[in-house]
Amino acid sequence: MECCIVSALWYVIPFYFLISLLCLIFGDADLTLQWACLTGHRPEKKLKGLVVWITGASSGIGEELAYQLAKCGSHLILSARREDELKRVKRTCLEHSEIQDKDILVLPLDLLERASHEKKTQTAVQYFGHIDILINNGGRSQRSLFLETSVDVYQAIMELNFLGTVSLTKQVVPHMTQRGTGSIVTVSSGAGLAGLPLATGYCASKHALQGFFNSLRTELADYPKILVSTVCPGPVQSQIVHNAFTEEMNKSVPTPGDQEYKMPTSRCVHLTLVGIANGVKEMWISQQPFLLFYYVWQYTPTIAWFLTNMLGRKRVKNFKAGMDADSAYFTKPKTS
Ligand SMILES: NC(=O)c1ccc[n+]([C@@H]2O[C@H](COP(=O)([O-])OP(=O)(O)OC[C@H]3O[C@@H](n4cnc5c(N)ncnc54)[C@H](O)[C@@H]3O)[C@@H](O)[C@H]2O)c1
Repeated sequence: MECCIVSALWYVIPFYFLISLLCLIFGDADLTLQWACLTGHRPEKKLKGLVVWITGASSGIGEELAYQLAKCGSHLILSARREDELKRVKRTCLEHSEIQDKDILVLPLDLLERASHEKKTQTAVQYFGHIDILINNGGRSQRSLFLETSVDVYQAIMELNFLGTVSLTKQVVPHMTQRGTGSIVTVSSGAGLAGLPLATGYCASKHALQGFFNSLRTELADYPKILVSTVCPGPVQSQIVHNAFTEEMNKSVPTPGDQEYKMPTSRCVHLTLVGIANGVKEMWISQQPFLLFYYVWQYTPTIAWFLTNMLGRKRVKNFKAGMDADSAYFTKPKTS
């Protein structure tokens, strides 16, 4: 009997490693998330009827989260600064799903206005009675060299991406601990796992979020039904480059470049919702070679530093030449 088990393991273990390796090389998510996709709960079953608050819901990933969650039958609180854009997103949600007007609350919110977050949270809780999931998605990236970037820009990035997120989370978590259930999901980034030239401040803000939420998760260990999850996407189609900070406040990116080579927003959001539905605590979502790159950063940092220097030099060189830094990583640089 023992002999049979040992010989079976001889076949099972290499098979398991082979499958993992193939998923790792050809997949667009980390192995835990891919496993959840194959065998886990469907978002439309798990998220139906839940109250989900999305920040940064007026464009990109946040807007797509609203559409897919509406199709799942979730009840939504849509927040960003521009009310007209949020109303547009609400209308589209209603046109393409079965939820009703009363199931979506448009709640304009500026992450930088921290003094308003308590009142906004009260409004959301009064409207729906509770909040099941907070998706901290609002944020801005950066395209500028450290040597040319004003410290004001670093302050603004941390105020928005880090402190704005912490401030809203601080208002929402007490409602969840009181009920003993809920999810705090934060859209971090691959830049929260790895270094990224031209984005020193953005990287710092996302690393800060990773550290913050990894620590908060442990502080909330006495609440096993509260999920604290971070989402780390690689490049995804959105307005992120158009809206990025540059070396000076109020100066926009001169050559945002073509976004089409990036992961479709719908795929990133689908994987995120699978992760939420299955309680995945950290999700890596990216096309190759970026996904492999995150594994290298996690497990063999010395090799990662070497690779980052190699690719980063090219990125910085292209940026200095006035070309789009993103699309110039592996392909011929595009200037339009
Ligand atoms: N697109 C990518 O390649 C990518 C990759 C990794 C992580 N992310 C993260 O995804 C999140 C969403 O970005 P996106 O790619 O959809 O970009 P986007 O620019 O299309 O959307 C950003 C959203 O944040 C909102 N926002 C900005 N400043 C705000 C403020 N002061 N108060 C409230 N809302 C504010 C915007 O209005 C918008 O709705 C960000 O946190 C970003 O860092 C994006």
